[in-house]
Amino acid sequence: MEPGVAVDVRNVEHVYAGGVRALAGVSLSIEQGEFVAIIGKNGSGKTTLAKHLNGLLRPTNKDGAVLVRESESDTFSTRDRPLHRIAPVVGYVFQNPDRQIFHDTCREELEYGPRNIGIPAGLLAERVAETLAAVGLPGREETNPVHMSRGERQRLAIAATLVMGPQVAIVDEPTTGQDRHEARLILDYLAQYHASGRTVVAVSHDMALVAEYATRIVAMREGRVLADGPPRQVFARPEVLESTNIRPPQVTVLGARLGHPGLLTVDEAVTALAGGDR
Ligand SMILES: Nc1ncnc2c1ncn2[C@@H]1O[C@H](COP(=O)(O)OP(=O)(O)OP(=O)(O)O)[C@@H](O)[C@H]1O
Repeated sequence: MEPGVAVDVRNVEHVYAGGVRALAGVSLSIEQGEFVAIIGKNGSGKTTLAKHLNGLLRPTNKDGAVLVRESESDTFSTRDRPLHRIAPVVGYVFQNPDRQIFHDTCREELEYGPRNIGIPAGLLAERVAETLAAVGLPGREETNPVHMSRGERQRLAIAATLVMGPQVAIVDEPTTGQDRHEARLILDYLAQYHASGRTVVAVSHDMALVAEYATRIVAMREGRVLADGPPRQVFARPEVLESTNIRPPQVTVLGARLGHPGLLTVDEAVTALAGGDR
């Protein structure tokens, strides 16, 4: 694996029981410190690819492999590691926060992962308090997640994964179903995590995430990578716009955010698009 690569996906195929071929040979290298957005139509294989990055799924072809960097000198294949030993290196946040929230208080939810990887009990309270504050839930240690809004639970789920400090954070549709204010809080937290030197990979249709935060876009179609590169370059390709869920007003927003000349300003575009960011 080349130095600086965080996750290396090599010719990965995935055929689900039942025969759906969700990935048809995907290869890509994710560099340390990138903020990657995976985009594409429903069913194009985004979530399946994301789940391969931390071993939730494993390649169904013999020569497919996903290699992960653990330290400067050590790498491992997701085939050779149990999930609980991959999670502290590559964290995964499910699209639906309720799939991963199990405890009766935010404190227990956030303590669970760090405790499992041996973070000393004496450091837990401080780490939990800091993480809750970072996601905009300060002082909510004893709140039961069932009494929180969907947006708050989404932030809690993200926090419960990132509190372990994984080098790579995978987030599946982090802002789906959130209002603009909630979405912005989530994006700001991911941006802050990214700014601390970590790698973030998000499956997303959210234009703010895709155009403002991502440093790289991977566009999927029918289980393959259709385009891969900096946002400006990827969105200059008409086939990417045609084969993703991006609609014409969003193209305007993208153009403005990416600084294409002769288009609306960001504010004009956002106003024109109000409520239609998906
Ligand atoms: N557990 C499963 N069992 C069988 N088929 C599955 C399973 N999960 C996904 N698929 C199929 O695999 C293909 C790719 O699905 P995937 O969820 O990876 O796509 P996606 O691009 O993330 O879609 P979406 O945007 O709807 O989440 C689809 O045809 C889907 O129906």
